[in-house]
Amino acid sequence: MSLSTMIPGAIATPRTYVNEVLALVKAKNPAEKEFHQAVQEVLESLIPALERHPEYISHKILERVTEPERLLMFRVPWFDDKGEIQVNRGFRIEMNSAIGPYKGGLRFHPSVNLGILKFLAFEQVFKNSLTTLPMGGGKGGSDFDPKGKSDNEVMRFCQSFMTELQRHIGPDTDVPAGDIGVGGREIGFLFGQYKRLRNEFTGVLTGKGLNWGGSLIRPEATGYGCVYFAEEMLKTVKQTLEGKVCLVSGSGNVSQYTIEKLLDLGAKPIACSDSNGIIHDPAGIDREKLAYILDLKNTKRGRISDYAEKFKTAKYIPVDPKLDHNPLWDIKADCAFPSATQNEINAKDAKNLIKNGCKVVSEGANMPSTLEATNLFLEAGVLYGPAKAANAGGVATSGLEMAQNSARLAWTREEVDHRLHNIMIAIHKNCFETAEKYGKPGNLVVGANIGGFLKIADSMLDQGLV
Ligand SMILES: NC(=O)C1=CN([C@@H]2O[C@H](COP(=O)(O)OP(=O)(O)OC[C@H]3O[C@@H](n4cnc5c(N)ncnc54)[C@H](OP(=O)(O)O)[C@@H]3O)[C@@H](O)[C@H]2O)C=CC1
Ligand SMILES: O=C(O)CCC(=O)C(=O)O
Repeated sequence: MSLSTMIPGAIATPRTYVNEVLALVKAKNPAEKEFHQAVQEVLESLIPALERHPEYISHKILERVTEPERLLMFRVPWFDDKGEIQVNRGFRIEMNSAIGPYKGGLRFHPSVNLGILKFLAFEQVFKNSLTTLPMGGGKGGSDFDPKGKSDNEVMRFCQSFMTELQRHIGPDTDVPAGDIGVGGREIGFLFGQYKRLRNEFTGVLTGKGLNWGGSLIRPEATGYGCVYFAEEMLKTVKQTLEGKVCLVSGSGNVSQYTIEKLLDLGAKPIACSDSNGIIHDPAGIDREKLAYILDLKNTKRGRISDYAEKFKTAKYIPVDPKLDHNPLWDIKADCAFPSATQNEINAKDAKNLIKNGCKVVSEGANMPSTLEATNLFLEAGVLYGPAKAANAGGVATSGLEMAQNSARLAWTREEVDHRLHNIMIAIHKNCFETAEKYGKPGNLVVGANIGGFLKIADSMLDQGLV
């Protein structure tokens, strides 16, 4: 007997079903507002798919995809440089393994909590599905703040974090990587401790160093991919990035390689930021200035305000917490690449971007636009690349790192970049065609959510009640 013949009872309409599941998610996960937001955006855009597939309703697929398969929360004690004990909280959300081992980054930032990681893990499930590669979705991290800590403190924290996490992960089970506050240094310390405790050298993490199993292009991949996605969106209106003036928020991993690829394609990035402020450089951030940012952020671990001291063409705008908008998004530009954090573009920011003639928004960060901002972009006909599609190049290249590790070989830079580029083209095509097929032409939010969801839902149906 197939599972579908085992399900009794009447089936709710798609709209009623979505409302019921949303209410359930809010009731079961109170105070997790970012998780509610991510779930609402996805579920509401799935209605056209539910209309064609009532079996997803009768099999309670939405109740199941919004509930993590496993949720780990643990104590992370460590000694600081003064010999004092510090205690942080560690998390890993193993959200969905329908199409492969859990895969997704680790975030170390004081704002980290369960709701933020659940939104990230939920988004990751559909993003990973879009990559065309066999990866489930997960996310993890800690409220530990690497900023201002010595290398030794970061190492002791990472070793303590991995001492617990290693019980739950493995190259065929759950493969973490970096995210905010977790770069090459942290992945190194985490990998070293995993290897020590497990006595095995496997591809249990991605974003590894090139000498010990890392893939060329992984550091560049999220930023490059986000620009490739913007290029694909522009192709649909027969335009290119050549000469386009661009805003990039953040100045970390994703921002740095977004700026690099924009320069490769002849665009003109004129602004970036960190959590303290913005630099606006109307003369353009060229390769020399980008090299300065990389050294400032990755080696000196300094603040972006130093850029305006060094380059007199730039103005520094400190963050003003009293403002109801971000002045970065009020700078006149053709394209915006939000690459810092969630909800960094609110409705007022979206209105400012639209008013100033911005025609492209390609999201490097996860969920950088509020629901209101997203709807404003869609209504205004902005070429809007939602995060789970536009920034999927990072995790896709992690998938390529896993493939190289399994095969015990290493591809060239050109090979990996070529595969990344083709994956981004395929993701855009999938989103674009799915949006058309489900009656929402040009709406890549609908395209990405339905495109990512169908593979997950069908795999869950194939695997019985999981
Ligand atoms: N790394 C990856 O491969 C991927 C990352 N992403 C997403 O991209 C975004 C950036 O990640 P990544 O570049 O790796 O992280 P990094 O830690 O390398 O850089 C983060 C940047 O964003 C700024 N930032 C972080 N939090 C805030 C905040 N609350 N307000 C203002 N600015 C903030 C940081 O400023 P400061 O230094 O002052 O904190 C820094 O400039 C995140 O949303 C992440 O989830 C998505 C896909 C893959
Ligand atoms: O490379 C990975 O596994 C994780 C990337 C990530 O965290 C993300 O896509 O948000």
